Amino acid sequence: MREPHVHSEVGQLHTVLLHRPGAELKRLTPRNSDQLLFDAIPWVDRAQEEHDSFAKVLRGRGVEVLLLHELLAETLGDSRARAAAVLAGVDERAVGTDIADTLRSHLSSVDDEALAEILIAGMTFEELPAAEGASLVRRMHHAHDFAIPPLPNLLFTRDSSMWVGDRVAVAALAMPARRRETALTDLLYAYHPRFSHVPRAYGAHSAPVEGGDVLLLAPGVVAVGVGERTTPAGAESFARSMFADDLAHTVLAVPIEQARASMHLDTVCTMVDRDAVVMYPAIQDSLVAYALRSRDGELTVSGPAPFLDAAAEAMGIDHLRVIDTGLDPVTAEREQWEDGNNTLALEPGVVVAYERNVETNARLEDAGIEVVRISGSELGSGRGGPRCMSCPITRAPL
Ligand SMILES: NC(=O)NCCC[C@H](N)C(=O)O
Repeated sequence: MREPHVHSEVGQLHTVLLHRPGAELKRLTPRNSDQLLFDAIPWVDRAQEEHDSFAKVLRGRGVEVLLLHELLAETLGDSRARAAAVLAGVDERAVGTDIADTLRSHLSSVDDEALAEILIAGMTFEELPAAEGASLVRRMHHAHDFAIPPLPNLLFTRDSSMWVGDRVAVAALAMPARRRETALTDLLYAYHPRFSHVPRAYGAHSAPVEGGDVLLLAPGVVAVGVGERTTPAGAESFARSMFADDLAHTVLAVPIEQARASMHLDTVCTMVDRDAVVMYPAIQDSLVAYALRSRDGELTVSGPAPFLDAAAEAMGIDHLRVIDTGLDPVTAEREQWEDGNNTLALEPGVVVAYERNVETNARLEDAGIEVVRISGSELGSGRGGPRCMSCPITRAPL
């Protein structure tokens, strides 16, 4: 077992955390999918097949794949984790005191695997255990309303935690539909025997920073997208914590459009080689960055400057290459929406990408990048690609 450490986006991938989607996706309906941050209703069996193929591709390249559901069930074997999980799973303000009591005693009585399943897939009012006495809450809620909401976005393990150096940061997630992911991820890193000794970076209860916004451009250089999810306060306090722990010398805060299509920085830009990114062409000339550094313990902010220049300067290279996808604006927009720019590097110059983004993938190959294609027609319905669906835990140093 290799010790966790991640210093870059592209060092050879050794260990990664994925979540195989399950019953939580079966909760999605046309009525709740907007709120649960999905753009379509996935065909769950096919999504699982696609995810299994993704995991197989990674294992085939020698990557150790950890599955969140399994780790969570193992974590719940610790009685402290179990008690915290039961508390975090029940929102008394949402269900009232009586149902909260019923739920807590039910959750405490089921085995570790069943508890993990409920925490991930949620529970509807009709699935609640029977209880004595009158309950307005039970009578007025629809049978299919959620007493414990499901977590379909757990699939996107990139966002709920991120590793920088040998530390893990549990993200403070911005959207209500994802906030409970923080509690589960937090438990996993606090109590799973594999991780309980690991030092933390940043804080799960700080201003919002999501892993999809955090790109480790080079050892010591971190880019943080600021937009729909990560706030300016999140980026600033994340930078302070990076400097305090000596994990970075420069943090680049990168404003991105507050829009669904560009919810995270990694939806428009990911690294494909030591000195190269694939980027949505429409933003290539307009993306800027503020450079944050620490001088004598004081935070300094410079810029904004063009992102590519600021990044190259901080990385100590002449030029950060952008793979020229040369796409017409309509194709570029279509493939960006389908996560064409959201690649996962297996090593420098080798990336996993959705097969459907035919044009972007062809341009990457023209530029000498090896593209390992996976299908994601169902997985992509939550708007996330290979990078969003993976949280690297160990990468080889560059
Ligand atoms: N890093 C990413 O871009 N993750 C994709 C997250 C998709 C999820 N449905 C969300 O809206 O948060």
